[in-house]
Amino acid sequence: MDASTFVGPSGRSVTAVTADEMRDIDRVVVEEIGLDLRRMMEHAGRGLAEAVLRVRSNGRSDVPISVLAGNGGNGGGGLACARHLANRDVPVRIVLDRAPSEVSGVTAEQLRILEAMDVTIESPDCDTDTYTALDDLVVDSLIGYGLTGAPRGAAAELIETVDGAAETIVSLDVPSGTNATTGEAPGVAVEADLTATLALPKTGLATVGGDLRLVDLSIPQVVYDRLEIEYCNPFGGGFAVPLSTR
Ligand SMILES: NC(=O)C1=CN([C@@H]2O[C@H](COP(=O)(O)OP(=O)(O)OC[C@H]3O[C@@H](n4cnc5c(N)ncnc54)[C@H](O)[C@@H]3O)[C@@H](O)[C@H]2O)[C@H](O)CC1
Ligand SMILES: [K+]
Repeated sequence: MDASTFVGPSGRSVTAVTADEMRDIDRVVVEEIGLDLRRMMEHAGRGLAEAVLRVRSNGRSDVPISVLAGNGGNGGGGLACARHLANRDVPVRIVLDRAPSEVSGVTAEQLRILEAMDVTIESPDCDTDTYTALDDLVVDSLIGYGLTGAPRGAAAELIETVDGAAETIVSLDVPSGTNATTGEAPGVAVEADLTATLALPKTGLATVGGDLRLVDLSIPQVVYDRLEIEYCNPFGGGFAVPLSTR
């Protein structure tokens, strides 16, 4: 992928990375720098919430929001976003692709917080009609760069439902069902109006529709230097920037 495909607001090109390169970045950040997943997930959730609130304020500012969440890092970022929305009295509900008891790791920690806040949480064992009646504004945090093969099970069903039902979809990192490296969809995939991608754009986003926003995870320059990835802080004095493609 040509490194100049993505351009920030200053007109400067922003390097795109494959899923494997992003995993390498994550490994160096966590193992060598000590910036752990919990911290990065908080940045992801806040950046996503800020993007969602901008979209909402430009449209129907009273619209309730459904946050679709999977069990991985992508779902965890969506759940952290939901907390910020609920804290601002935005009517928000969580729609999981599995039972709450099957959510694990750091993502389960995010879910426990929402349970303690009494945020509505639905899962495939809910009444089917309720489960699939999504709101007009949907946050898609089902699957990110961890996609393996065509979406299956409840995740696939939710992707199909959201594409037909939602007025506006904001995806985290990549639209669920899209391969972050190639941009190909091996099965159903979310058609996002806006994708809030994390740290660096993923190469596959070059061929994906919708707007693109880059959200800072606070990954230090030294990480990119160690991996010989060209990086010049694209955020300026802020914490998120719009990206265009060329
Ligand atoms: N530093 C960072 O880049 C950070 C990224 N964050 C987000 O985390 C995801 C990557 O997380 P990971 O746990 O590796 O994978 P995913 O969440 O993308 O996916 C795993 C999840 O998806 C399910 N799944 C995979 N393939 C399928 C399929 N074909 N059908 C159904 N379900 C599928 C799998 O079972 C897991 O449940 C990255 O994209 C970012 O969004 C962090 O939030 C912050 C740090
Ligand atoms: K996603």
